[in-house]
Amino acid sequence: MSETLESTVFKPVQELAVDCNTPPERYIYTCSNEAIGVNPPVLDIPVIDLNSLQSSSPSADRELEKLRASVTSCGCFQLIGHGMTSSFLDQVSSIGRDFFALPVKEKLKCLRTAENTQGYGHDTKFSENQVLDWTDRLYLITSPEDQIKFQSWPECPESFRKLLQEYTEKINLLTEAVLKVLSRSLNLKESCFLDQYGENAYMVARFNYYPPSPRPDLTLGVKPHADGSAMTFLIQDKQVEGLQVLKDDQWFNVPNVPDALLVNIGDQVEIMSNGIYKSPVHRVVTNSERERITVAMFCSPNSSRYIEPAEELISKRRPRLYKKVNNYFDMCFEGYQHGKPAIEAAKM
Ligand SMILES: O=C(O)CCC(=O)C(=O)O
Ligand SMILES: [Fe+2]
Repeated sequence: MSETLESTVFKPVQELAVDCNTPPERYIYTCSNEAIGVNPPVLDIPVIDLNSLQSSSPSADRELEKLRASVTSCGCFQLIGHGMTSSFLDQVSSIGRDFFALPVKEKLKCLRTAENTQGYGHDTKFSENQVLDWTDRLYLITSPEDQIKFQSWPECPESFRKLLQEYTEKINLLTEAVLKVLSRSLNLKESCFLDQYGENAYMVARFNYYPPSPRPDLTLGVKPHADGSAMTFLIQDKQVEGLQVLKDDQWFNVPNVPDALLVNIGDQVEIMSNGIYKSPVHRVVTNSERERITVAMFCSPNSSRYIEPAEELISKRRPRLYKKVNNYFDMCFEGYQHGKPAIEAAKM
């Protein structure tokens, strides 16, 4: 599709949501037998303190055990002690909030196209019968440097570029720290996962805007999926919840924990851990009252790097479950739109 055609047909969900009583058919989620929108139980996700994990006190071992239990049971955890102040995280959320509050004409300057998938828009359309998410996004590669396309980055708010680059650096360091503790939590050498992850990480920031939906029982902010990253760091909306995680075939609400970053294990850590840690299936539900804005940072190894299950985690009792893969994050996209788990393709 040409750039001009894409921009003439693009209608932000933010605009659709105004004065709309019934969502257009393409946004109606029909792939599930269970009702959306009923109030599910709250998931008890442990809060993990990175400072404590990195200390040499006896509490570090307890924290490590808590991390292992948390990732094993739900594939995610709430991270505190990550070194970022709450005011800094608020500023990162705010640049997203300020962007989505701009007039449409201004946002369209960052519109993604068929040739450049970075920027403002919604689901890439692969087929006519694909159900669309009730959300608009701003999707930007922030690392490695040679893949950044600043022409897709908003000029407004003015602080956007500096803040997102600062956040990228901090999250990059945090990813390294978390990969080390994840390795330790499986009794591996601290550098085990990090050596595979390598340098020049592939990092993607996704600012998600979920407008109120006229029919939260029929629409989803994000369809069920597992993240294709190694790890995803999510700054939740402080006021409005909506994220749900599937555990034991049941959906659970993910609560907001002040100042915590929600860390989701992605498929690539699942692969490196030979399936001991699993990337959780999650989705986002909508509500009819309030908009919701979140910031997801997807962290993956550079696309040229191959990853595979750590040797130490393969045994007669636990055979190797996944192939050696590279460029996994990009591979996942089409599968997601059709509800096909990408991890299946990586299995032996
Ligand atoms: O907005 C959220 O709460 C989660 C978004 C998400 O799962 C994603 O962007 O992959
Ligand atoms: Fe996700």
